[in-house]
Parts: sequence; structure tokens; C-alpha cells
Amino acid sequence: SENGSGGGRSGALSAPPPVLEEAVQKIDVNPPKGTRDFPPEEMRLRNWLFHNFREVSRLYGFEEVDFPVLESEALFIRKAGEEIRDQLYCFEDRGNRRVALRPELTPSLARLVIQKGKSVPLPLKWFAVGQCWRYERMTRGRRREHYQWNMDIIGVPEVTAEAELISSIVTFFKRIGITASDVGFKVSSRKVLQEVLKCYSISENLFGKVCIIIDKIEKIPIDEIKKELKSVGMSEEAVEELLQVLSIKSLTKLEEILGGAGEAVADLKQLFSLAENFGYSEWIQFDASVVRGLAYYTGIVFEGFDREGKLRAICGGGRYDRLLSTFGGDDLPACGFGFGDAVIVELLKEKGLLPELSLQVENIVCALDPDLQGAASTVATILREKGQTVDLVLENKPLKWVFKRAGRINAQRLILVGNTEWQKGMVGVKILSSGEQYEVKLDELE
Ligand SMILES: Nc1ccc(Br)nc1
Repeated sequence: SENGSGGGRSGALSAPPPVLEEAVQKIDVNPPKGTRDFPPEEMRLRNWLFHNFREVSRLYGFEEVDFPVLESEALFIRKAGEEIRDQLYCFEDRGNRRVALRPELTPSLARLVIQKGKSVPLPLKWFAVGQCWRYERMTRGRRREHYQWNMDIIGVPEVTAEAELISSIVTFFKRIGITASDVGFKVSSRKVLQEVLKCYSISENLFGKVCIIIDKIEKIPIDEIKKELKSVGMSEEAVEELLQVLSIKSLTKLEEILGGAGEAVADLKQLFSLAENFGYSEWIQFDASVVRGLAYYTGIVFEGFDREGKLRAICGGGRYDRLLSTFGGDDLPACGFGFGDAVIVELLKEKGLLPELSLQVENIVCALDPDLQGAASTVATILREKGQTVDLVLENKPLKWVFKRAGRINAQRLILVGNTEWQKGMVGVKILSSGEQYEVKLDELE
């Protein structure tokens, strides 16, 4: 490139480099609080994880979708007192619009389904892998972003949809070496809660709030739970009965309490029966205390947990039949799950299942003389056009440096472009694992 002195490249007389306009400020090279960089090694693990997310989604016939990470704040304003609302990463943009970095993907999916309307035949089986955000006071030093894999089925009211979704997660776990001894799913239905609240003639509009309180059952003291339930208008008796029902861990017991006529028991029975057919019965258990922390769930809910109880929920999901209609769309049945990229990596570390993912390159190509850099570029291109990976040495470096780099990038072979060989239309090849070396005609290089 020109050196900016108004002429071609000049020698020793070239003008001194221009003085920088302002003093260089040393910037903070760390990413913003609560966020992560993905340098090569971490990026290989992330790509491996996402590749497995996508492969399972493909196996189940789902189509990939995506949405903006920035959404209208209105998409996430729900009044049930969810943590996701309290920690919304929201702000006013330069057009004075209230916007938010999405805390989850489901509302965006619902928005797109409504936007597409009748133009997309049901059922829809869509999946997405997207970064989600929260703004939490850094007191707890927790992350502010994570990537979530979501799979959603829109337009299927039957429990077959939830059974299919759980099957897809079991398939994912099996692919990465996680077994039913490592992980299980707690499964319940919010209809259990609904039926108890109805017995105590507690109004429907308390449902979401009660769910959000119950979801904290293992996170805050039980007296606090009772206090919050009473604060939304539940009687002492209703609270005691509700907590009693939520402690049930067997479907038979649940049926004794609720009777066999309700939808909750029927749905759960069907789900457990389908689990037999899918072959994942050993992975799931009924646990009435599972409600999940999102207000919009209306039916079956489930969450993946590590059986050693060391980690937070690995994934979670459920049926949300009312969400689309709350956005002004048709009353479409829907269910889905979210699977974060953080807890699963902690689990894989715990289990010694992190994959070995080193950089691999088939060839490192090097010109033995600066005049042969063009020839080396030709050789690299020929190999790349054959689909071979090539690290082309771009500078005039000593062979010692080239061998060191070859080791660092795990190159399988070294292609040396030297004058003597090039004159004969040949290059030198060195197999780095065995040390074997030979010359080969360029058009026979493969
Ligand atoms: N919803 C949400 C977003 C970001 C993180 Br980190 N955790 C939860």
C-alpha cells in the first residue's frame, strides 16, 4: 500500500508516520460484565454443543428459525412477578422506543408465528439457538448472557407433543454421553395447581402469580413461600392443601387426591405411557412441585436435573396454550423447551465428558525462498480446491519456526516449495507423524 507521502513506495527518505490525533487510551480488553468472549478453544466447544443441538433438531424434523436479539420490551412485560421480568435488559432507543435484549426466545417465536399467520401450515416444528440476556446487579456475579437451544411445536394440543420434545432432549443427552443415571426429568402439569385452586375457588387470574411463587419452593424458605401465597389472597387452608398436593411424587397418589376425572391426571398418564413407547421411562419421574418460573405455562411442565443435585436445572419447558392469544394471535396450542449452554458444560466437566477438540489442519505449506511465495500460494490453492485444509506460511520464516507452528496447529504434513523441486514441477512432502518425506509432482499432490 502507498506510504502516504504522495508517491510510490520510497526508501529511507519516507516521511515519518503521522502523529496520532489523540493520545491512545488503553481500553479495557475484557468483555462487558457478565458476558463472555469465545476464543478458539471455547468456540470449538460451543460449536460442538450447537452442532449437537442442531443435529437432534434435524433428526426430529424441526426447521431452524431466528429472531432479532433486540425486541420490543412489550413482548416480555408480564405481570406475574417473574424473575425474567425483574431482570429485563431493557432501555429506550434513540427513537424513544422501549426495547429489550431478549431474555428468552419463546415470545419472539410466538410473534413470528402470529406474523406468518395462516401462511404456515400447522403443526409448526421450529427450533432456534440464540443468545439471551438479563440485567442483574453484579452482586451475585452471575452471567448476563447465555445461549439457549429452543424447540417448539405449535398447533398440537395433544400430549404427544410434550412427549416428542422430551424424547428430543433424551436423544441429545445420549449423543453427548449423558445417561439416565446422570440426569432425570421432573414432570408435572400446571393443571394440578389449577385443579387445587379451583377446589378453593381461587380466581384464575391468580394462577400465574401462584406459579411464580411455587417455582421458588426450593430456593427460598417455606415460610416465605406461605407468606407470599397468602399475600396474593390464598387462605391458610388453601396454602396448606396446595403445599400438601405439591409434595406428591407419585401419579397414583395424585389420582387419589384429585380423582381420575381431571385433565391433569389424564395428561400425565398419557405422557408416561408415551415415554414407555419412546423408551425413556427411566429418565422421567412425576414431581408435583415442578411448575417452572415462566408465567405462560398452562399444562405439562418439565425440567432436566442432575441426579447428584449439584447443579441448577439443565433445561426446562412445557405447554403454553395461551401465549399466542395474549399477543392478539389465534388461540393456538403450543409447547416447547429452553436448554442453556452453561449448566450442561458444568455437567460435562463433572462427568469427565468434555470432548477433545483441538485444531486440526491437514497441510502447512511453506516457501523455502521468498521468491517462491507465489508458488506456495498456488500449491495452497490447489490443495484447498481439493477440499484440503491448508495453513499457508505468509512470511519469510526459518524452518525451525515453521516446524514449531506445524506442531502447534497439529498439521498432518508439511509441504515445502523449494527452488530445485519447483523447477521440476515438484514439491517436498514431510509426514509429520512418521517423519517420512518424499517429492511429488504438483499435479499428483492429493
Ligand atoms: N433469561 C436468562 C437470560 C440470561 C441468562 Br445468563 N440467564 C437467564
